[in-house]
Amino acid sequence: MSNFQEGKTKAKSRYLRRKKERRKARKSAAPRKHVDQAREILVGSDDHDEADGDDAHSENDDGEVAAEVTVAPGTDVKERRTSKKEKTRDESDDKPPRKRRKVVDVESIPKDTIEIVATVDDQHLEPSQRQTPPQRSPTPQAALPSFPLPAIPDAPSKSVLAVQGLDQALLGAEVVNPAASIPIPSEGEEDTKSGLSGKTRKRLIELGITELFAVQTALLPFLLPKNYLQRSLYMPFNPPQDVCVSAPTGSGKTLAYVLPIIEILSSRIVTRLYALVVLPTRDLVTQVRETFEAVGKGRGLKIGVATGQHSFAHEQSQLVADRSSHKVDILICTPGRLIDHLTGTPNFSLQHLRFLARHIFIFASVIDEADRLLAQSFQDWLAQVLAATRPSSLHRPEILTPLSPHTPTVNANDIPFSDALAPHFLSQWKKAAFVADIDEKKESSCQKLLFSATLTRDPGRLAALDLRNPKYFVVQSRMAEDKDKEMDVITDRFTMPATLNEHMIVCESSQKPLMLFHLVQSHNVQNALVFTKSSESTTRLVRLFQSFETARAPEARHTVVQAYSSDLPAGERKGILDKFKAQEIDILVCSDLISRGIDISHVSHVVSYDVPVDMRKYVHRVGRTARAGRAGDAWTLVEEQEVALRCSGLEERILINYQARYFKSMLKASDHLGRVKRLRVVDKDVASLVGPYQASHDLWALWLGTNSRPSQTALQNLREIYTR
Ligand SMILES: Nc1ncnc2c1ncn2[C@@H]1O[C@H](COP(=O)(O)OP(=O)(O)OP(=O)(O)O)[C@@H](O)[C@H]1O
Repeated sequence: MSNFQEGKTKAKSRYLRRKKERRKARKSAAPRKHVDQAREILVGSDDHDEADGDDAHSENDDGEVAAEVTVAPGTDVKERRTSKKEKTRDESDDKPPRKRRKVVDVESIPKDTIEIVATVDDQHLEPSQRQTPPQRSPTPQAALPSFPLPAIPDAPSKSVLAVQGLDQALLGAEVVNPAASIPIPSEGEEDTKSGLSGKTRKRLIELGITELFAVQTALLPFLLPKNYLQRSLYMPFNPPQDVCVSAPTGSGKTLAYVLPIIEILSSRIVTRLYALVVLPTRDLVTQVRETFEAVGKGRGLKIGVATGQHSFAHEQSQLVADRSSHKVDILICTPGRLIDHLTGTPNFSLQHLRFLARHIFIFASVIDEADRLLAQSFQDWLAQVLAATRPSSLHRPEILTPLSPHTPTVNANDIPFSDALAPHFLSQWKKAAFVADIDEKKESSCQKLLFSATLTRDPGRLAALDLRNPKYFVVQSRMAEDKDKEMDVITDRFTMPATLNEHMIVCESSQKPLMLFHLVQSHNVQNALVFTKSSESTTRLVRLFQSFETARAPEARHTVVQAYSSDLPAGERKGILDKFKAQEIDILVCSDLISRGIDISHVSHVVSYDVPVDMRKYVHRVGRTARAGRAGDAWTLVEEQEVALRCSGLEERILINYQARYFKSMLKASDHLGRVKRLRVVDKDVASLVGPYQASHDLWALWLGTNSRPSQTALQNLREIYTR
């Protein structure tokens, strides 16, 4: 230090003097005398530039911020100089002296006398993470404004998140109270609400339908407006709005589109293909055709089906008469067969379509096995169907553009009459009058009607439907006071029929058949559908059931159990369904093939023998009961598995219920867990069934050829089953 001070310039002396004065003045003013003393020892009074930074912190040569240390008075501090990067100063240099640093051996300072005010790393931390500096001045707290503590805002509620990015039309959906209904006035009476004609009302009453269900009360006035112009077959300048409906299973969605279609088409003069209903399975096609035929009886409408059950040539002859006319007004079909006709049947045209209805499977995930193969090669069937409802170009081509390379082309000149073309197709007719650019654009009058119990809210999928100004209807009960309760369809909740009771039984996997037998015996499960995960499981369970019945009561009437799966030919399946409807079969064991849309009124129980893979499957399965306001029970058997754990020679057997956890979390995610009650079955409940169950197991093993030493009873039972 002394070396450095020896050759002081005038400026330097002046500077040091002023500095001394400043320090003196401060010392006399500040109560922190001991702190400054310590600083002086630490930093050195001669070369410390206080003008720029005072006592906040000092900066080292690398630009880092050094820790400021306060030391209690009287502390013996060992002084040391840093040798690193120390530079000799040019004595004649006029510039203010560079800051130099003295480093204290902090280790040598007693711990309790040191306070760390700020560390280098602290500078990079978030304010909330920094160490709070000690109070240095006795400034009263109230004098300073207090900063609010940083806080993480509350996460947005599920319903707020759910509406992000949703289609506005879906947000503005009309919510329909499930309890709403309108009585149907008889033919002579005035009808102000439903919009149905006297003839249709008479027919409904003949069928025993005396009131409209909730979904119908909303849909009918919308699709059958009082203004008859809006009921026209062609509305090229004012095309109708598309409709999306989400309503619980068994709530009457089929009639909600069958009735308006019949009403509007009844005014047609020439038969053309005006309505197309696309369904995923043949069984459903048959079911919906029966509804159309029943309601449309006496109205002169021609109804056709295309499912691939008959030869292609036969179907072609049923659909198209000659080059300009169709033989059906309403076609009910599966998607694969529809594409076959679009691409392979001459003059099969969708230009006159007034209604395109799709029930349940907006995004058909279950498709009849026979149709699945076709469907795979026609993934974009909907796009093809929609394209066929519109002319392919605004300009008039010589030849009507084919839909695909396989479509037979039609020479526009061959079309004899302009009325064989829909208004928006007229420009394609060669003999058409002069078409000017100022002509108002004509649009297809096709109105899309989409119905589902599990309507998607996925914007991407909805966009693929190419909906025109869609109107949404959602049938669900809403508690007005529950502000956070958005529409079920938005929050991925599912509305279940109010008359449905749901239960689950958690049991070991080996006990599942026993639990099913217990349900059948003690809860009188009859008229039941039992769902398994595959066709093989279906067959196996039916065999086991039959052997159980034989072992339980060889002489008594057995519960009639039948398998229903896609392995069976279509004709046989229909026969089985008819028998089940006629109550000749008590329990139908089936795969998910039947879970969607099938309407069998007397089904009082649904058992999910294997847990459904997702919530939509669950909704459709349990929805086969409790239909049209009737009561129904749904049971789900949830497996827990026993596993052996070996530890230090000890073996412990524990039950793992991961399936129960999965099932519960699935229900919880849809806000549905509270509705499914757990049924506990104890040993005492099934004691009387264990014997026959064991015997049926022996029998089953015998059947499989794995029982090498069968008992006499098992052999006798097997003989009986075979003879039966
Ligand atoms: N207004 C009504 N009055 C009496 N019964 C009705 C009425 N509307 C429909 N039904 C009956 O209710 C049952 C269920 O109807 P439907 O099959 O249309 O239900 P859904 O809503 O389509 O069910 P899912 O979603 O399972 O296909 C049918 O048996 C049908 O005949």
